[in-house]
Amino acid sequence: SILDVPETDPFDVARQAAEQIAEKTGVEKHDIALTLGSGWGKAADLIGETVATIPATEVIGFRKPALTGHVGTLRSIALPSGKRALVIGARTHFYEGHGVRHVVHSVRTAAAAGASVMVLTNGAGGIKPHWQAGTPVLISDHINLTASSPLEGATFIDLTDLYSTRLRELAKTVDPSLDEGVYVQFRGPHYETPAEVQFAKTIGGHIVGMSTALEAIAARQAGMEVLGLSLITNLAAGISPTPLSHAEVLEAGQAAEPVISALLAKIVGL
Ligand SMILES: Nc1nc2[nH]c(I)nc2c(=O)[nH]1
Repeated sequence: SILDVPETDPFDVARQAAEQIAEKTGVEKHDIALTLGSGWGKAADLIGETVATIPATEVIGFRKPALTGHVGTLRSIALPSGKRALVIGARTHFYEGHGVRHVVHSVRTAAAAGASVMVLTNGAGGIKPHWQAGTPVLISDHINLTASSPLEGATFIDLTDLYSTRLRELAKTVDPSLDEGVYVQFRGPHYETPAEVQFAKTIGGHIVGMSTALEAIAARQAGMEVLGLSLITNLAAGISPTPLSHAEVLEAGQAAEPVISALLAKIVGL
């Protein structure tokens, strides 16, 4: 795709994508953008009224996920506050091997569409043993083990308070019981070995996943405020003596969906 051409400026492609979104949705500016990872999909229906839904493949720079084949969508939602939300249902994972520009294109597009807040959600493995499957956790910081960056050239940007303290405090006014954790992004697509989970724990990680960190860096580069939330769908490898069955993981995730989607809707509505 056009993003694979080295001379292409990814920010130009993001601007073109934002123009196409404005044209196709009829919404000139979006104030907040959300990427809904596994378990968070229902939030889109709860945060407000969907004004338009467009197939992501109709917008420049978005890819059709080869393996799953399902075309992701981009949804424009009118929030009760009058603000506009752009829900990105077309996340590209780093492990798909299309390069980091594709991983962060949706974030850059959201910024070009006007969004000043980027909500990044995901399904992940938990290292804290008391986190049951189905627990939502605020991301307080990340450790990027992908050995990659979305930044190109001498773009030295500061990442302190990357996961906005203000937005985390706001989230806690909705649910004071929300815990926090440091998210570790592995390349994947394999899950971690028990030894790798212990390594992640030793270096200060609490959550293991395969997304989010690269997207958050790009969001900061675009000047957006970031809120990150993980749904702990399973205890990371080796943490639980009796590993959850896949069925239990799916069940826990499905049971949590309405709860965490309502939580996210309340936070977005603030
Ligand atoms: N890396 C990693 N990603 C995940 N995504 C989900 I859902 N569970 C996991 C996990 O245990 N490890």
